[in-house]
This record gives sequence, C-alpha cells and structure tokens, in this order.
Amino acid sequence: MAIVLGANRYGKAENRVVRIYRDTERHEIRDINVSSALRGDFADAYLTGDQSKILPTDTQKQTAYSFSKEKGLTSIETYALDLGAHFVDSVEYVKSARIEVEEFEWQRVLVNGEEHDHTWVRKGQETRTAAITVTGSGDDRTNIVVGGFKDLIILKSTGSEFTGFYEDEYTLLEPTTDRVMATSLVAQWRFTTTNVDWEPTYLGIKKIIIETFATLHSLALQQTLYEMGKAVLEAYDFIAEIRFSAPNKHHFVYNLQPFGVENNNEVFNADDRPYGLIEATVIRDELSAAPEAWESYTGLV
Ligand SMILES: O=c1[nH]c(=O)c2[nH]c(=O)[nH]c2[nH]1
Repeated sequence: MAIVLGANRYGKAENRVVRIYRDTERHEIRDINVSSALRGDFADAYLTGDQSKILPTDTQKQTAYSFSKEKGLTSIETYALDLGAHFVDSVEYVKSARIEVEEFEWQRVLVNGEEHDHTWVRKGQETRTAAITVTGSGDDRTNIVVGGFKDLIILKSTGSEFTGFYEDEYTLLEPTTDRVMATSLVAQWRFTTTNVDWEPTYLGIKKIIIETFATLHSLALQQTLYEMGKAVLEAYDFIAEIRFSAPNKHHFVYNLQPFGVENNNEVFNADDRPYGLIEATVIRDELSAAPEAWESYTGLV
C-alpha cells in the first residue's frame, strides 16, 4: 500500500498585533491575536523539501502587522478578509487561506468621572483578594487584614517614557520618550484596623491606583508604582503599607520600514515573555512591619 501525503496547511500562529489610532488626542486601541494558515500546492515542500512555492511563515507574520496599518484594523472581519484575500490573490500557489483572530477588548478608564484619552483596562474583571491572620484570644487578639487585587490589566498608549538609564556594554535598549506602558497589576494593602467600610474602601483604592496610572506622566514603571502607593497612603490613613507586583508587558514598535510603511507608534508587537517584573512596597516608616501578613499559603493571594 502506497504512503501518501494527506491534508496539510501551514502558517504563523498567534501574532500579537496591537494597533493604536493616535491621529487625535483621543486614541483608539485594537488588540488582536491573529493566525494565518495557507493551503495549496505545497506537496513538494513536504515530499522533497523544495521550498520554492512556500511563502515563509515569517512573511505571513510581517504581512499581518503591516496590514494593520496599510489596510487598517477597525473591524477584525474586514482585516481578516483583507489578509486572506491578499495571500490567495498574490501567491499563485495558495488555494485558500484561513485567518483566525481573537480580539481582546479594552475599556476606557474614568478619571474624575470622565473617559480618559489614552488609558484603558482590559475587559473582564480583575480578581479581588483578601488574606487575614487572626492570632491569640481575648486582649491578646490581633487581626491582620490584607486586601488587594490581581490581574488588573491596564495600558496607556502615551504619557510614558524610559530614558537616562544606566548603560553598560550589553545595553542595546534605546531610550524612548513616548511608549506604550502596560501591566497586569497585583496590589495588596495592609490595614491597621478592622473598623473599615470594606466595599467603598476597595473601590476607592482601585480608583486611585487607576487614576494615578492614567494621569501621571511616567518616567518608569518604578515611579508609577511608587506614586500609586503614595496616593493610596495619603488618602487612607488606616492603610499601613501597599505592595505592588507589575510585569512590564512590553509593546515593541513593529518595524514596517522595509515595506515603506510609516509606523509612528501605531503598530506594536505585544510580547508575552520575557517581561520586566517590577515590585515595590510603599510603607509608612513609623509603623512596624507585619511579616506574617505576607506569608502566602496557596500562592494565589
Ligand atoms: O519602566 C521600566 N522600568 C525598567 O526597569 C525597565 N527596563 C527596561 O528594559 N524597560 C523598562 N521600563
């Protein structure tokens, strides 16, 4: 019985294209995960290793990024149709193209009740957390409460820079005065009392953190964390300390120059790893530490 090549297709999976429309003060964002797969006259590549009919998956990737600017990314259906038609129409060996797109939705943050021009949180709620430690009884009773949240995904498309950093012989990073800054924020704060109106306090702290992220012209994620913590401690005298863990979700400007396409901070590759991980505690220095407050049991909180 003969052995033959059956169904086959190939392409580039999961290109993380972020397109910012920034022609006016009020930016728009489209954030997608796009994959392309081609079927056609590709048997030679499998059977003999002849690649002469193969449009590289790298080329498919470049096209996905460039089309977000050349054709625009205002609806994923049109974008996907444009991309698919391009592969089928321009490469004679391609008989069909499948384009799959996931779109991540973002919601504008409110600052003083008004929609912000260039800061969003990812749709889908963050997870609220609490960890308490009760020790002793009667007059010896202590209650330590830590509130917080995790997975608050927040992004600003301008108002962030990173310059003037220490450089050595391995430094390649170029300074930038205008970049996308995004993180999946974890924040935890320790209360000095249990006499707290928990619900409005949670909402109030979250609001301060989001508003500070949006409005502070950031010189680094480090500075943003400190200013967010400081603002929370200034607003709530019963918070002793706040801790942040913030992965720097890098958005690298995609190089479209080889295709003669201008990219003025409009098309980004949202890289998932490696990521910078910036952590900080902001604390009132007159208060004693409470190390047991931070001894995680599950690792979840
Ligand atoms: O806000 C930042 N802090 C850093 O420490 C850092 N390092 C880096 O490469 N990019 C950034 N961004």
